[in-house]
Amino acid sequence: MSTRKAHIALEGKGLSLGYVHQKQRKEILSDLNFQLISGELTCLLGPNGVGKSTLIKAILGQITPWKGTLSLENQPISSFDLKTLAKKIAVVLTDPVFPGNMTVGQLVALGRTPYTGWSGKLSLEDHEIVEKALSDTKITYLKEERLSEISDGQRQKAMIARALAQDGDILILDEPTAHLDLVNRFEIMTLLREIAKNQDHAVLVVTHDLDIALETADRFWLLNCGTPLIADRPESLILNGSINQLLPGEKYAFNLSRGKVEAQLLENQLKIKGPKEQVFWVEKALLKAGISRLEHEVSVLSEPFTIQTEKGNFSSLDSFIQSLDS
Ligand SMILES: Nc1ncnc2c1ncn2[C@@H]1O[C@H](COP(=O)(O)OP(=O)(O)OP(=O)(O)O)[C@@H](O)[C@H]1O
Repeated sequence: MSTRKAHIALEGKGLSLGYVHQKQRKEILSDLNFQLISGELTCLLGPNGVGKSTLIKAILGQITPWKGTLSLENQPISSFDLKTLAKKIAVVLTDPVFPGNMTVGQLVALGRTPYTGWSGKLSLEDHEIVEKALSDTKITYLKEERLSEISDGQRQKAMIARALAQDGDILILDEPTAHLDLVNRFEIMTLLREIAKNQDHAVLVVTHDLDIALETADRFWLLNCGTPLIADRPESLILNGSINQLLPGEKYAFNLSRGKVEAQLLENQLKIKGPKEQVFWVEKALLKAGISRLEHEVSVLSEPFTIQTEKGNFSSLDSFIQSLDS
């Protein structure tokens, strides 16, 4: 267990955020309260357009809150100049644009810009920090590779290494797992978790990847239209049902026992007997095929897989579902 004491790295109180467009004020988020804690991986989740990027812009000083306070180390964020802010908060945005012929090593070295200035001349200490960032993200072997010649997952790790080289206490990432395959999505989120734990950073990740966020995050921030931001452990949000705020309407709900979002079977008229797991997957296939009602009870056997029905036995879901159509 860590002996380091967690502290509030960033705090928002009564924040109201919005844009002015053609002299019209458009409020996006109001009365927002949150605390970003060091040593934790926090995931910010919410539907498209709710204002996640707007909140990130405010944290980065790109837009000024209309109301409320945003503070870093207990001081208003507006009291920090941009260079100091860049040493404290490192950001990885969704679609970064860097020249393809830049090497991974050069990209990571860019993280030292707030310290070196635009001359980019690295001191011995800067070189050591770059090497450590490459090694912490497990991409030292890619140092001389060009960005255009590595995979999306490797490029994302290089972007995280660049942010680490910035050596701030806070790391903010906007959808770092977008475009990645399942294994890379897990790897990136696990890496971010390790960074939060091992380096005592406060890591905030904007994501739509609920499954992986559930596996890795210490805390969720749920944003929804017209309701206050809810911050808690993911497990608490599941247990008290708040997680369903992400799924308005009755069509989908979080299945407590399976730990994932599923289409709701509002009224189960599928009469299926058999082992729980087998029944679950047969039900799922039937619902996907638009079948929510069976005339007669059926039984599922697991070894060998068989569906026993009035019309006979079926050894595959395909043949069973076809028999229902005929
Ligand atoms: N520069 C801008 N000027 C005016 N309105 C804006 C501006 N940027 C964003 N908005 C509006 O603010 C709202 C929130 O947008 P934002 O990008 O913060 O949402 P989001 O939660 O990050 O969405 P997504 O999950 O799709 O990335 C949207 O209605 C959007 O149209």
